[in-house]
Amino acid sequence: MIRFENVSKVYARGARPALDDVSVDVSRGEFVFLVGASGSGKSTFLRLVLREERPTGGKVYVAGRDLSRLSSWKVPSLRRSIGVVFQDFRLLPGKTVHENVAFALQVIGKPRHTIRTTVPEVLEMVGLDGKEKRLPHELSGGEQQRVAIARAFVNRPQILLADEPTGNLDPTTSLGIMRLLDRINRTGTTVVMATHDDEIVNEMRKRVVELSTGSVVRDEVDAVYGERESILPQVGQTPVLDAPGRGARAVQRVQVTPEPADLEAERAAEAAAARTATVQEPEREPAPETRGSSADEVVQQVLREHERVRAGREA
Ligand SMILES: Nc1ncnc2c1ncn2[C@@H]1O[C@H](COP(=O)(O)OP(=O)(O)OP(=O)(O)O)[C@@H](O)[C@H]1O
Repeated sequence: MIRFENVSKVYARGARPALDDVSVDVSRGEFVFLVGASGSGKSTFLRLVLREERPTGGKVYVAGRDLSRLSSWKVPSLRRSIGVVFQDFRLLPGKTVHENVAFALQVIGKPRHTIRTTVPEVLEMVGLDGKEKRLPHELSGGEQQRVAIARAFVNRPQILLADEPTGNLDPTTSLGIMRLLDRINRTGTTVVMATHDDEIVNEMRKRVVELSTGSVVRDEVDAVYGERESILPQVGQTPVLDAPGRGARAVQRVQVTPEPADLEAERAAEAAAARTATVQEPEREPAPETRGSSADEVVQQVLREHERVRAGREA
């Protein structure tokens, strides 16, 4: 589903590569944690998948498409097949929960009746039924992240990329978010999550790809956060699942299902940890020419426009 073949990325001439000869193969339906110290190249990896950046060497394939050969006009379609979730949620603060999620379908031109049926389904799935009319600032941090996940997932993307999705959340709330991502993964969506959160990685026991100064130093299934014994599978090979002698442990998938007591604790923690990591409401609806772009692109455009207007006012 995602294949990096000897990918390098150098941002500026003479700078150290952000990615250096990286080869990774993520199969359809896999869940992969991308770990590594700050600056090791995790976000660069995700940006290359979205073709927000282009490699300086090597090839990136997404869903069978060679991104170096993808025409610019096909990039929105690529991005529509990829949901993205960020640490800072990026919700539109003047829109309700329902409207934030519906927005993702509106911008890709889905008919109103589809939106009317799909949005409540996905809000129920993420555990937000009953909160459709709330504004983001009336939600806890965990709930805001659920809205962001619902928005990323409502179009049923083949791939979900998550960049530090638990970075602003306490451990209990984070676990709830991970359960949700695990559930989404079990619907067949490939999930790649960049994280520093060792507790989460240790709890979930998924495949871990570790980057260090732009190189893959570990690629291991059923793994914990900080081990370095490794096998590095070649491109085209999936990691060996059950060859302890080669460094990979047998796969023992932890089924992360919500326990009622956990859910209660999670809700209490979420309520206590209400955060407002949102930006101000954009003043205008997205321009018609943005139709056809992915929801994430349009959200970014709208938020950037707002920032521009606000900066202008403050100047
Ligand atoms: N747009 C850019 N221009 C120049 N250098 C960049 C750019 N983006 C990232 N880099 C550099 O590339 C390297 C990898 O950065 P990247 O953001 O991919 O790391 P990361 O692992 O995601 O870090 P963090 O965990 O702090 O988000 C760093 O040295 C960073 O300074």
